[in-house]
Amino acid sequence: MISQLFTFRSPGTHPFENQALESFFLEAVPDDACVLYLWRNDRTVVIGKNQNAWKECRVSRLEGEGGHLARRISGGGAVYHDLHNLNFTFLLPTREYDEDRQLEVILRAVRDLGIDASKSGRNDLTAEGRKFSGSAYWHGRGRSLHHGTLLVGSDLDTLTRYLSVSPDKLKSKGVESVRSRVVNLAQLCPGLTVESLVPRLTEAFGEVCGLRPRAWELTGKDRERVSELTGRFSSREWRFGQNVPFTAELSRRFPWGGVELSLRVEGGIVRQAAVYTDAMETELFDTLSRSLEGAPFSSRDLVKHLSFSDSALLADLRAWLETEAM
Ligand SMILES: Nc1ncnc2c1ncn2[C@@H]1O[C@H](COP(=O)(O)OC(=O)CCCC[C@@H]2CCSS2)[C@@H](O)[C@H]1O
Repeated sequence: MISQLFTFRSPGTHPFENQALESFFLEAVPDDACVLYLWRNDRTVVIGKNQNAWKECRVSRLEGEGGHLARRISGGGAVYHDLHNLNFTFLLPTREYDEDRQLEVILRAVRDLGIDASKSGRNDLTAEGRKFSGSAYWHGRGRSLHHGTLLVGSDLDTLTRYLSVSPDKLKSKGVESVRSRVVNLAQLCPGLTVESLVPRLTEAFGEVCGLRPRAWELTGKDRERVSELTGRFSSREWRFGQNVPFTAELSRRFPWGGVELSLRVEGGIVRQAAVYTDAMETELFDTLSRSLEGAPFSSRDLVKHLSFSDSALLADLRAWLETEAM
C-alpha cells in the first residue's frame, strides 16, 4: 500500500543532472511511497534506450546550437525538450505501479484547465487529435518508473528541425520513433505556463492517490549520489556508444566530381570508411578513407580527421561535413 506521497521539482535544467536525479529517486523511493518528480531540460533531444542518435536526431545541428543529446534508460522514441516542456516521473515500488492511475493524475490536471485530453495508442496523450505528451517506462529491482513529457509552450519549429532526419541516410536496426502531429497545451488554454501547471499536477496527484503530498528534501548524501549518477548520463559512451553498428551513407556532387562516403560506425566510432568518387585525385581519396577510420562519428571529429593536407578539394569536403546533418 502507498501511504506516503512525495513531490520534487528539479532546481536545474541540465539534462544529465536531471536524469541523475530521476535515477536517484528510483533507488531511494521507500517501499510504501510514490514520488512525483517534475523537471525541465534546456534544449535537449532525449532518445530511447535502444535508439540510434544520428538516425533520430540532427546531432550536429543540435550540439552546434548549444543543445544536448541525452539517452534515457526507458525504451521508445525520440522527443525534444526545452524550458516550456515539463517532464513528469512517477517512481514507486513495482507492485504498486498502475499506469492508468498515473496517467489519471496528468489527465485530471489537464482536464481541469478545460482541455479535452485523452489517452491515445500505447503511450500518448492527445487533445484535438494532436499529441501533447509521450510516456515511457522502466521496471527493475522491485522499483518502477513512468515518465512523460508535457508540451506547454515549446518551440515546435525547433522540435521539427532537430527530429527530421532524411530517412535513407542511415542503414541501421533499432527502435524507430513514431512521428506525430504535436500541440502545445498553451495553444488550447491561453496563458498556461509550466509554472502554473506545476501546482495543478501536485494537487491532482494528492486527489487521485487520496493522500497529501510532501516535498522531498535532498540530504548532502543524496546530492553526492546524484553527482555520481550524473557522470554516467553525460558520458559519450552511454549517449553515443550504445548503438548497434550501422552504416552512414553520405553523398554530394561537387564541381570537381561526385563523392559517396560509406561509413561503418560501431560504438560511435568509424571502423571502416569507403569512398566512391569519379574525381581524378584517386590517391587523395585512398588517404582520405584511411584517415577517417577511428574517428568518432561527429561532424567536428570527421572534419578534424580530414585536415591532413590543405588541398582545395579537401576544404570542400570539410565544409560539406561541417554542415552535413549527422
Ligand atoms: N516533448 C514532446 N512531447 C510530446 N511529443 C513529442 C515531444 N517531442 C517530440 N514529440 C513527438 O513525439 C514523437 C516521438 O514519439 P514516440 O512515441 O516514438 O516516443 C515518445 O513519445 C517517447 C516519450 C519519452 C518520454 C520521456 C520522458 C522523460 S525523458 S523523455 C516525435 O517524433 C514527435 O512527433
